[in-house]
Amino acid sequence: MSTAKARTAYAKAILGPELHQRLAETKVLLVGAGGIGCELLKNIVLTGFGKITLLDLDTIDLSNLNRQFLFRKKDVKQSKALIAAQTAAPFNPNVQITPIYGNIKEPQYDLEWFRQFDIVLNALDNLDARRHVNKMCLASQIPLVESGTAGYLGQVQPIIKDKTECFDCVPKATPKTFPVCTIRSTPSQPIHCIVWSKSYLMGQLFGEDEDAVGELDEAEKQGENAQEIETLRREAQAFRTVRDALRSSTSSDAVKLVFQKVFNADIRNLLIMSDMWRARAPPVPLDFDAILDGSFVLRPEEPTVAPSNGKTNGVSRQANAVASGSGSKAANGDAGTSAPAAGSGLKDQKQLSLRDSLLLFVSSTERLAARLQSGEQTISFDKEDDDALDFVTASSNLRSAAYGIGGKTRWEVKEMAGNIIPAIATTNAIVSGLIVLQALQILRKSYDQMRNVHLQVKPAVPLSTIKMCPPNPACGVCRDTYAMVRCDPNRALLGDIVKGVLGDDEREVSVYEDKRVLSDPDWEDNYARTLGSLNTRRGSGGTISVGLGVLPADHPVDAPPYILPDPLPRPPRKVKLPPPMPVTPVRLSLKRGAPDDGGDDEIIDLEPTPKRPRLKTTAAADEAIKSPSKKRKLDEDGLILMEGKDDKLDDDIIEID
Ligand SMILES: Nc1ncnc2c1ncn2[C@@H]1O[C@H](COP(=O)(O)OP(=O)(O)OP(=O)(O)O)[C@@H](O)[C@H]1O
Ligand SMILES: [Zn+2]
Repeated sequence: MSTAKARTAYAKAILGPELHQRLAETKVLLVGAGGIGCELLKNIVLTGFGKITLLDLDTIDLSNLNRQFLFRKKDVKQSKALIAAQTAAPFNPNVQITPIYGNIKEPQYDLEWFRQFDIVLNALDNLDARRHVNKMCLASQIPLVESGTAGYLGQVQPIIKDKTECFDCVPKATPKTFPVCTIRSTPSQPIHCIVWSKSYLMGQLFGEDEDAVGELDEAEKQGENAQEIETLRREAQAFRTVRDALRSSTSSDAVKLVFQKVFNADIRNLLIMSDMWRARAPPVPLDFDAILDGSFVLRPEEPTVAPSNGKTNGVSRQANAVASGSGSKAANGDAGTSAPAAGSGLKDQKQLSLRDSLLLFVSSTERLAARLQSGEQTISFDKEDDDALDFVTASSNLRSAAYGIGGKTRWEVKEMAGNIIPAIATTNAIVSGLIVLQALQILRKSYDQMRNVHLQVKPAVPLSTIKMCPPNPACGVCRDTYAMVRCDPNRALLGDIVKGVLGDDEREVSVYEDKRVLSDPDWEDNYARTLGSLNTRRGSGGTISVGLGVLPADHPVDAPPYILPDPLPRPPRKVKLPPPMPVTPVRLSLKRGAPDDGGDDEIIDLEPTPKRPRLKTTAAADEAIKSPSKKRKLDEDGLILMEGKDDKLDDDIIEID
């Protein structure tokens, strides 16, 4: 028996002939052909899924090859979807893989397109795309298995409209942010200097010219504090001067100008504000020539210790200022030597002395300036751009030194600036296996067997499973009603669609496309306009989300230029929200070897986390509650949609997306 045949025989024996046969006909959409996607494609091909559409927007990068094993060096720069499909197809002679090199958010991948699939599997790496697929699957009523990994952690979540929580039912942690003044004036950790360098300094020097001077002139006319404006104007003008210098031909002088402004003049200006430095150590202005010739003394009175881990208090904070690790000489600027500092070896992992940082600053600024001079309009931080990474490494280390903060190697800066959590192939492999198991439960319709599965760093219990939670009644995504209207946008009028969808419901509504307001009860001017002239897009669409699709080819020309959903959608029922409960820490009450998992020792089965009490809908609740969509809109936009005696607008938003 050929290997492929043997595999098929095994898969059939495990799945049973009926499910095995069904898999061959199951149409699956796999979104993402990266770390999880490659593993998952291999798994579903080998399990016997017969009709696979694989979509990814990216091309293969050299750095993908260590874990995205369907790709080889020769494939670099080619479409991930295409190459993954080519490599995996021979694993099963009966599989048909349709690769698509595209972004899942493009309008042609609309509700109708999603509806061709029986199941969707997400192997994505960003919240935006994951949220989009979540919404499209809810709107098209297609089951989704959502997944993600971060280092050794992983998660798999089956999502079925009205049966389970959706991806957005539980709010996601937002990325860490820092107060502006910490970044601009009072950094105390390496990350503050890295963020300053990549998000502020790079933008000021190499980003768009924001005409700050013009804005300040305007602000002065409006009567803003003249002294403050004068300070800001001087700062903006100084940046303008160095920006211009970097774009002229004498870039080595320009680099010194930049250094002088950023690491000397700006710090001197800050020191004038003595109040700021009562409770914290003041920064030290750096001296370009003295660092180069070895005469620069950063903090003469301080003892010297080994490079830090970035801790910022007490003596160690001060002494770590230079981050060079080469003794007292280094502590005073690594005087006069260009030899690699301690910890040398791989360039990326070398601890940089103050002088190393200065030399790197000079060379990287020169390289970036040369790019501007040869026509690049703007350059922003990209962890894969060596010039930009060198610049951020050098300038953040110089700033850290000035503020008495431990330095970081180029490698560490890349991780921190790129928000990189190392991708672990094994985690991707485990999660991909779990995705298939959950997909099989969905296809078997064994809904009570579905689980949210977490991969965790607990050697004794690497996997935990959580029983499915019902949807969060306050979720602004899955509690919406979704409908699809097929139409000819060049003939269909907004008003006809809105009135058509509402049917004999006379309520007043607001209409949005994403965040764009198309109409509200006091402003219906657009009702007489065609959707085409309003530039509405195909796709999914608050309360009633209307997805626009294309008319069928055989739609009679004399019929209305749209087909309304049948039955017409009804706005979701309102629920009374309980007062917010403290969020229960995840998995406090572990219960070993749950019976329905066959007592598997390694797997813990948990009751759904009691994040909030569930409520029955009551008539009285109608009064009190804002619709989830409306709440979300208000949260997002800070907009009040309508206020009146009766606040009739509860639930009355139509969103066209
Ligand atoms: N909107 C989108 N449409 C289609 N594919 C997407 C979209 N957003 C992300 N992807 C794809 O999802 C995949 C996620 O895979 P993964 O997390 O391994 O990322 P990667 O870019 O390959 O690796 P890394 O980020 O670690 O360098 C990527 O191949 C990426 O191109
Ligand atoms: Zn939800």
